[in-house]
Amino acid sequence: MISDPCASSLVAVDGAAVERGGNVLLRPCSAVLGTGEALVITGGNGAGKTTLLTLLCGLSIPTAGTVLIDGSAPDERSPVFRSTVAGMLGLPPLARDLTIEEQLRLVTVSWGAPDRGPTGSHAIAQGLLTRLQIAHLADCFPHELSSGQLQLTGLALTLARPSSLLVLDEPEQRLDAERRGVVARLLAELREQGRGLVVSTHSPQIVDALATQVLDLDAARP
Ligand SMILES: Nc1ncnc2c1ncn2[C@@H]1O[C@H](COP(=O)(O)OP(=O)(O)OP(=O)(O)O)[C@@H](O)[C@H]1O
Repeated sequence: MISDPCASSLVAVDGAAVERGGNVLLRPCSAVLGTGEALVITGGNGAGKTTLLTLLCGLSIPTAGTVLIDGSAPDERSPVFRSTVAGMLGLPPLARDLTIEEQLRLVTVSWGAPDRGPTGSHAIAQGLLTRLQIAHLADCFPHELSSGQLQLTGLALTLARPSSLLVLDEPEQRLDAERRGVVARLLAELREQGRGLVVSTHSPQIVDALATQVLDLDAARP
């Protein structure tokens, strides 16, 4: 018997498309991704990048074709799906009265990390803040941060929880060239450690640092 490679893939997108009210949001596209690989999605404004990522996160369903994560259709209510996929599509909501470190620790503890120790919430939070070069902001409230610092905080919150697949919509948003490099290097390191990544971007820096495959949605436009 010949096994279907898509069924055992971390991500399998087969002719997925989205239409709404007669408008095309996403033209049919296909991709297969394994662990330790990074699919980078490119295309101009309105090409359908965010729409494709919403399918992968289980936030909407394709009107044609299929999307499978670890062999199953995305289901945002499924505990297995939720522990597989960590997505950042826009800034995550932040509590006004918690510091940046407290928000990170809340996420890590919710996902089962102990409070202390080398794998504890304090160590995870400090490690991410240091890697993203915002450790000096640990005791700040969200309203005390710049938009780029908020973007880095959102990325830290997304990376703070366990996942096999990271889905990130334009992680370079609001970041200067130096911080784009910091983020690109961290994401490449996570890929090398075996994480799967699907990342949309307008940044050649992120494409070059990260991509094992590129899906150009402009190529599907007429
Ligand atoms: N809720 C919606 N209802 C109808 N059309 C929508 C909706 N959301 C997005 N669209 C349309 O779908 C198309 C794809 O949008 P999408 O946000 O996926 O593009 P994108 O590639 O992420 O663009 P950008 O680079 O500007 O972020 C656009 O033409 C947009 O106008």
